[in-house]
Amino acid sequence: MMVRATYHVEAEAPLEKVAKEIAAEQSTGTWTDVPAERDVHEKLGARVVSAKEGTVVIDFPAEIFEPVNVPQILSVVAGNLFGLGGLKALRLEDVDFTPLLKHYKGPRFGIQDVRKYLGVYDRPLIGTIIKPKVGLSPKRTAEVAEQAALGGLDLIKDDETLTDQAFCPLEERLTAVMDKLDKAEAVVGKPCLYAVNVTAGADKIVERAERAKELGANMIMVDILTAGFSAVQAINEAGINLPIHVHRTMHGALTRGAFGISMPVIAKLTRMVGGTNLHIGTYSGKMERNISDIDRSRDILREPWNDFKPMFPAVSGGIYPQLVKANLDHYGIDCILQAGGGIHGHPEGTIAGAKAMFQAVEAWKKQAPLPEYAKAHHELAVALKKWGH
Ligand SMILES: O=C(O)[C@@](O)(COP(=O)(O)O)[C@H](O)[C@H](O)COP(=O)(O)O
Ligand SMILES: [Mg+2]
Repeated sequence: MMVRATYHVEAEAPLEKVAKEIAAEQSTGTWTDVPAERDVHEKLGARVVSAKEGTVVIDFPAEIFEPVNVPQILSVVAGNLFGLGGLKALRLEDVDFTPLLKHYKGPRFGIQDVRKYLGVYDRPLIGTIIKPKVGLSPKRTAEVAEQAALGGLDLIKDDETLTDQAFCPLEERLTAVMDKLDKAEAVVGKPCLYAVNVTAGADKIVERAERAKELGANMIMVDILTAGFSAVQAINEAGINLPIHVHRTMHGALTRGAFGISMPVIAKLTRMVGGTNLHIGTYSGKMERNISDIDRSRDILREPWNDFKPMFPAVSGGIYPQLVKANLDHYGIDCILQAGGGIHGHPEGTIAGAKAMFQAVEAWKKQAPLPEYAKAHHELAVALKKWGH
């Protein structure tokens, strides 16, 4: 069985020649022939399937991989090749992991599990990010979270840079937030998820996730590219049994340039190691976008694949009520609309900001033009006045 990798390649030399160099470098070869290589090439040598019009397809024998070792898998399909001379561009566009999938369990919690926990079935989830992203005390963080939950939101997450800093210790923050969410649930009649960011070094991350579980967390968050895919895998293998919100901070260094790894590949690996939600970009928002990569990543997270549970795409980055339609027209309801500034920046505060997002979703469901719908919905009208339409 072969693991097939597809690359976009631009080089000075003929593509066929460059493809052979990449296949050699990433399997059993190097820049010159080594006699002993002939003995292992037959079994482990990568083969160039095709090299034309900037696309290089290479088959790697499944035996070259340690199946459950994502760091090793990446070292093969996305390792030294990026450093080879004479290249103008090299991007790993796709990998067919089929021969390795039997070694992965995928998400422990998928779209339906999260919907069941929240009791929300007929609309997108609406979430927020604690803002300002860092600097608040545990007490202030919990107050912001309480407002968000009283606004009816489904998910509150720490920001990607907030972990266990001295100004906001994780355990104190988590306990304070969960206490406020319990109180808010009594008022609004539905639970709210809090994705506490347990991102830490390899020596600590599983222990930190276990501690979060002990303290009553109902979701955890991991910055998968800075912590590593295997961190999410280890948390799931440890049986902590919590849904995992996956942030992709640092992705731009990989996904945006001439040299890198596409977001669809990152989405596949995230579903394999067991994320529940993953940031994959917006069709309209503050971040740069590659529409075809968002389309592919969206489908990779949600469509049937190896009996893995489907994941929620997190639609985040400069989201506010006016951008709801532009995103839901492409995502439909199986996504999480996440707004930080777009909720906490509402002139009348977090609860009003949350309500304005709900009103924008209702308008989308009713296909009502936003300015029209705002005439009967105050919070939305205020948002339109502040951020324009
Ligand atoms: O820090 C931020 O910018 C956010 O919290 C959004 O805040 P706002 O809602 O205030 O913009 C998220 O980290 C980005 O969405 C990440 O980008 P992506 O989702 O593209 O990975
Ligand atoms: Mg953020």
